[in-house]
Amino acid sequence: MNDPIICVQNLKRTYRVPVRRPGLAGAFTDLLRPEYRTVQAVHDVTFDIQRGESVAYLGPNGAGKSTTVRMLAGILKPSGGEVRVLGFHPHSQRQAYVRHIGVVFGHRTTLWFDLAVIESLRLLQRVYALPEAVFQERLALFDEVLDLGGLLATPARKLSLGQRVRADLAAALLHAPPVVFLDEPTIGLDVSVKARIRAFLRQINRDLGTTLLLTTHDLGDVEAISDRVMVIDAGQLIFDGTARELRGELGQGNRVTVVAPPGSLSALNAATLDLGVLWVDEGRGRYSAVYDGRLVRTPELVARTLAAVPAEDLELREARIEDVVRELYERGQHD
Ligand SMILES: Nc1ncnc2c1ncn2[C@@H]1O[C@H](COP(=O)(O)OP(=O)(O)OP(=O)(O)O)[C@@H](O)[C@H]1O
Repeated sequence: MNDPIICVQNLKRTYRVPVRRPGLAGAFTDLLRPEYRTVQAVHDVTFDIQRGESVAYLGPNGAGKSTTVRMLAGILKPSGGEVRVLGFHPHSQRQAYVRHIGVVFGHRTTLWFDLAVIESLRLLQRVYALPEAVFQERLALFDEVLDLGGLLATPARKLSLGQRVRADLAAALLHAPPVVFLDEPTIGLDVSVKARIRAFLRQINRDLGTTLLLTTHDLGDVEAISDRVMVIDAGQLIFDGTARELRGELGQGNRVTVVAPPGSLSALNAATLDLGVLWVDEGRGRYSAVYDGRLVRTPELVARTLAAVPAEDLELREARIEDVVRELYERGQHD
């Protein structure tokens, strides 16, 4: 698999924002002599995405995720660097380009507000010149996976958030685009709608080979939908790898717990001391140790533990992805 469908090279985007001066006098001065400062939203970002990948784009608030997605979707013009998607320059070739992509914003709808959902879909059918049989087939798929049937006659403005996002997904995917960008598609949704949307996105990625790039704050989305994770902070990419590698990136927080006879603490500590692993007696025959997965090989730790005590049970817990991402952000702030 070496067929980059999305190529981003040294991408930059700045915004010019007016400086607000305090007080009434300040407001007048702002009107007469406006001053601006430059916000560097995306600093210098480079990545490739292969056809068929499903990539989560994470970062704290204000990191530059939406700005990147809007440049990829052709809505915003880069201030520097280059973006190519399916061979298009998204912004300068926007008219031809948008027929080949799908875009979903969790925050706002792309449906016509006053039209019933089915009428919006019919309009899009005409825009994309979809034959009736293909249209009906896709509608049936959306109904099956997104439970869209009951919503079709309702105007977009009357839909709940969860219903609206499901209808938006259908609209974005009606023409079966090979690439779909999603900006916080599960924001504010309840658990069952989230699960449905995650399953749907995973299905189109696996079955149709649709390339996905999604921004999210919900790490459940990452585990359910994406194979690869990119983390951006302060406009720069600080991590690019698999979710598994992300967990291993910091390694801290891996935990081993063992159930063994009372008084096993010293035997456990003696067995793993030279690995730098110290055990804690949690009571009722449970002993646990937290270790750094980069420094200590889990199989060796397990072998030594089992050789040291007659264990009844042994449990391993990898570092939680939430903790790793938080640590990455915190590390970014101190660098
Ligand atoms: N239209 C705009 N005008 C001025 N500044 C903007 C504009 N849009 C974004 N910014 C600024 O650019 C930076 C990056 O914003 P962006 O929305 O891309 O971040 P984000 O990672 O998507 O954040 P969030 O998770 O909060 O949605 C922030 O400092 C933000 O204030």
